[in-house]
Amino acid sequence: MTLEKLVVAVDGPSGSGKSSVSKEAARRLGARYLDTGAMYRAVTWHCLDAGTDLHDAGAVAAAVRVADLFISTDPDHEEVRIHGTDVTAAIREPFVSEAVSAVATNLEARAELARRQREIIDAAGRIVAEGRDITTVVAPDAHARILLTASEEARLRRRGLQLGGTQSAADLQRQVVARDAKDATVSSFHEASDGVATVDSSDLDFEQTVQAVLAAVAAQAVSA
Ligand SMILES: Nc1ncnc2c1ncn2[C@@H]1O[C@H](COP(=O)(O)OP(=O)(O)O)[C@@H](O)[C@H]1O
Ligand SMILES: Nc1ccn([C@H]2C[C@H](O)[C@@H](COP(=O)(O)OP(=O)(O)O)O2)c(=O)n1
Repeated sequence: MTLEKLVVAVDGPSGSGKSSVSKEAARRLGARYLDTGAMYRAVTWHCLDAGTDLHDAGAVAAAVRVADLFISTDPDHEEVRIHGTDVTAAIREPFVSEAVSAVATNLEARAELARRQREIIDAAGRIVAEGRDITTVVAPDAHARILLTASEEARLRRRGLQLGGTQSAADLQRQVVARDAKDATVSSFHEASDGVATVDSSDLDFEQTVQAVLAAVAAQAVSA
């Protein structure tokens, strides 16, 4: 059964649990895992490192086109490299979270990253891919499509805990709510499109959320 092809697409706002829940769902489904947000983050890290002007849309698009980007799809091994530099940890830093919308709102950059994401998904066989436009643009024909949501309060609380209480309320607001508002100008991830199942994790703990996602996969994908 685990040999059958299975593509699961998960979208949702920042802090809804997309990455952690999708990764665990992938393990239990015997599937690969693709964190598309990490690709946007890696390109952003590189632009900052190389001194590329993030306000210059042409320069950002060019940087994405030539980006030598590697992302692991092993749910048990997180690794992201750009132009040979391991940025696995660096891309999670708040300075990247605060700058990443410049890449995410660049339509040429999006088209190029979506193209690469489709290649990775096609090559994987079984995969859970998560981001903001996976259910709608990157893999609208996925076997299962899920919008993972949570209240703003839950998302801010989770991100604060995840970052070890190092961020002020204003910092978190910028990194979660203000960023989502910018990202929502180019992707639709606050409401489920037709055929996409919604899982609201506001009142669910992590394990309950994983179970709800797996139930949604089983309901949509007969081959799961
Ligand atoms: N249902 C849940 N209940 C409580 N905490 C959760 C839940 N889902 C995820 N988390 C935690 O919230 C934090 C943010 O989750 P993450 O997967 O990084 O979200 P996203 O990828 O959507 O930004 C992580 O520390 C994660 O362990
Ligand atoms: N498919 C995707 C994935 C991420 N993005 C954007 C949205 C976010 O601002 C950044 C980083 O995404 P990421 O999923 O790592 O962000 P969070 O962990 O949810 O805060 O990239 C996107 O526009 N499309």
